[in-house]
Amino acid sequence: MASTTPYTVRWGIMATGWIAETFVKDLLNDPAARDVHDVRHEVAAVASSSSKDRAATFIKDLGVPSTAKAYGTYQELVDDPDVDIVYVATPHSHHYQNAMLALVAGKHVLCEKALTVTASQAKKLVAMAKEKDVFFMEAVWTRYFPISIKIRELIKAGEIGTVHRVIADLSVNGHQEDGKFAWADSHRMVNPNLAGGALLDLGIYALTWVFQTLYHVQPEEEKEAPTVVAAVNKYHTGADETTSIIVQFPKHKSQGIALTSLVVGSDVDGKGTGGSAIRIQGSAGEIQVMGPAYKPLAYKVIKKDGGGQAEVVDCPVPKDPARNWGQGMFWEADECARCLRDGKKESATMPWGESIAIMEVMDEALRQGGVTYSDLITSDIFDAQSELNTGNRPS
Ligand SMILES: NC(=O)C1=CN([C@@H]2O[C@H](COP(=O)(O)OP(=O)(O)OC[C@H]3O[C@@H](n4cnc5c(N)ncnc54)[C@H](OP(=O)(O)O)[C@@H]3O)[C@@H](O)[C@H]2O)C=CC1
Ligand SMILES: O=C1OC[C@@H](O)[C@H](O)[C@H]1O
Repeated sequence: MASTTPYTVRWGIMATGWIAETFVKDLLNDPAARDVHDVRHEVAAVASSSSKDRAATFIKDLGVPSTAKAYGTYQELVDDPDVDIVYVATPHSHHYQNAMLALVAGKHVLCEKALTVTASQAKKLVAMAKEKDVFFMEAVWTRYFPISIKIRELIKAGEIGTVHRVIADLSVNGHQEDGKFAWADSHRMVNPNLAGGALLDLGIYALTWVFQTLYHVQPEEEKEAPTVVAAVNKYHTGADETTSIIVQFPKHKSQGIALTSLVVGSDVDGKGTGGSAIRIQGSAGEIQVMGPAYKPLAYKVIKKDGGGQAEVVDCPVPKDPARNWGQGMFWEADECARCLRDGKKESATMPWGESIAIMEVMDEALRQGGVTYSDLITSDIFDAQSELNTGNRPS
């Protein structure tokens, strides 16, 4: 008889910024509120490279049970035997060194997107996960939304025929009413020292839609590496401001158009008036996805012979009523828990090879656009004592 006791995974949280906070709030939700009963989550420890006090404040402010340990270094977190899996929530500039720190210590790792700054770094992380025989996954939460699963199923079932073209945009207009730009030059969104720029932060979601609808759904033996043509406008910091990529899969006669920008928005007025930013176009119809590319909330299937009818299917993210909270990051956390429970090292929904393939597209697009980052953050030589691991802040 199957066990009725949920499998518990003990998380170690690396960094205390915005996404660490959002993710932990999702971990604290009751899984039953999203009808999940086979896994559950505990926060075992939180580490801040700023100070132990910062980690302790994070634990207290978020209402994490006080049994969670607070650390003032990332090294202490990865050395903690009570931590099963480390969630890397630092800027992308730091992901390679931070994720490697955890993998080398033998920890399972969930690492925020973009996985790394370069494809070469991503390959080295995968190699280390294999060597240490641990679980490793890029935290592309969108892929685990039930709506993403449903859309992949619709495509595989041939609901819109053969998919030939996907247009996906995730752009955020940084111009504010007060005339200031949303991000100071030191902010990770535009600061090259923190691997800033539209592509690695936002464009990766446009590419996620291109890949999960044109590449992921293909049988393994039919998957092909795409060709890439990109145009990049740079921000004055040197980071990419607007990047447009055509990803072509020649054998499949399909193309993905991935768009991203920091100066115009995909959702012009924030109310969806501009229509869908994701269009999956097939020989027999089209699927349009509504909501931001990272958090899809509704879709509609428009059939070529549908007579002008297309029902919008809403897919809201369930909240835990006791906490009035639910962002949707819990679904990727549940996937990690199930993989650990089942002894899997890789998630079938975000496979290592696909993370690397996407990093290769981004490498190539940035190369074509002439965007470069420093040796410190592009190096694929691991250094436990790198300032990226110890917390000294590059300006
Ligand atoms: N999945 C999603 O929806 C989202 C994912 N992200 C991803 O999460 C990552 C972090 O983004 P976000 O939380 O917004 O970033 P924040 O700037 O809010 O937080 C980053 C944290 O990383 C740590 N850190 C270590 N070194 C530095 C440094 N030199 N400069 C700044 N922070 C440093 C800090 O924590 P400490 O001092 O405690 O060590 C800091 O709080 C990015 O890779 C981003 O792409 C971001 C937003 C949404
Ligand atoms: O991953 C993300 O999704 C939401 C965006 O606002 C954020 O900049 C990005 O990092």
